[in-house]
Amino acid sequence: MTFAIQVDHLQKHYGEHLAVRGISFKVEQGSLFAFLGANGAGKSTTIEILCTLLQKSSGTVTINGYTLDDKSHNAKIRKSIGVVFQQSLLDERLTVRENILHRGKTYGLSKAQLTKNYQFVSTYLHLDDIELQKYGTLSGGQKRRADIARALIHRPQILFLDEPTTGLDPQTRQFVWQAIKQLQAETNMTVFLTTHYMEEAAVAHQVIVLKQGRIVAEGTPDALKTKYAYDQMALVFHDRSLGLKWLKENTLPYTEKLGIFYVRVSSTLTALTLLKSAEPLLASFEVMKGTMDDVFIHIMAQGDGTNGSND
Ligand SMILES: Nc1ncnc2c1ncn2[C@@H]1O[C@H](COP(=O)(O)OP(=O)(O)OP(=O)(O)O)[C@@H](O)[C@H]1O
Repeated sequence: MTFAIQVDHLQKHYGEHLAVRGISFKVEQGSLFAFLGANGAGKSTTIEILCTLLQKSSGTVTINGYTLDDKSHNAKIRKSIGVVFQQSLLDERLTVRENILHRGKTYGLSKAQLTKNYQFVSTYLHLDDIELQKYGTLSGGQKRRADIARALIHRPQILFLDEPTTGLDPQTRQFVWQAIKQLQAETNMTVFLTTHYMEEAAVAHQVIVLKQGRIVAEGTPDALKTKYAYDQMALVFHDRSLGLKWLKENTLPYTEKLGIFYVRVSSTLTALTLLKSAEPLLASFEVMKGTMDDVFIHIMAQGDGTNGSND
């Protein structure tokens, strides 16, 4: 297995404040990696360190085989990664095409290579309809497409995306997301993502959850769902008292909100058996699968446990 990113006991102090507390993790080459955490958990600090924009306090970081902090390596790291930050870096007065080509030149690409790469990013990000428009006049979603294209013009091995879809409408989010997924799958590029949208993390190969500078959970979305989320039935009974009797008979703990009874179940198959038994009493029902939202909420509600990979 080849790792695009290896982080070992990374720490970052801001004066007295320890923002990143000795985290260790590895990101497999070609994977989609989701780095989650509440506000202030240390995500941006970590990303900025990995992208050579911020000095770490201690620990070791290897990106695409280059060790961070080695002067000659830092330049190579920068050439091998693309970064999309929450704030754009593009010039409002230039067109999308001018902006992206200008960025490509700063990487020292030849004219032929630049033309080829531009064609590549333009196809993935569907730039045809906006490439001659000034960046400053684009909508939020169009700007994001251009930002991602800018980050890809030198064909990096790793793409860092810091909340790439924040503020976009659901349709545009889906579009941007599809482009990222397609790129990742077709080019074997590693994608390192932070997001506050848990359904985006659900398609990642690996997820890490950071809390107050520590890793508090990690694994595949499925493994995390199995550990931290649960399936639920929402039941509405024709007759409340008969419903309560049935719940008691089956020793099912429940919560009730506005006449709807919520019952945790170990699997959807268990739900099916219970629903069959309750069928004559039910006015309506819903079975809800555990989600990454549940995972996040559960982990955030827990104390400050660690997974052992932190100092
Ligand atoms: N330049 C700085 N000086 C001092 N403290 C800082 C600095 N930058 C960040 N911090 C602190 O470090 C901690 C981690 O911040 P960071 O921005 O990395 O969190 P985050 O997980 O990216 O949050 P968000 O989701 O809100 O972007 C926070 O407590 C923050 O206040």
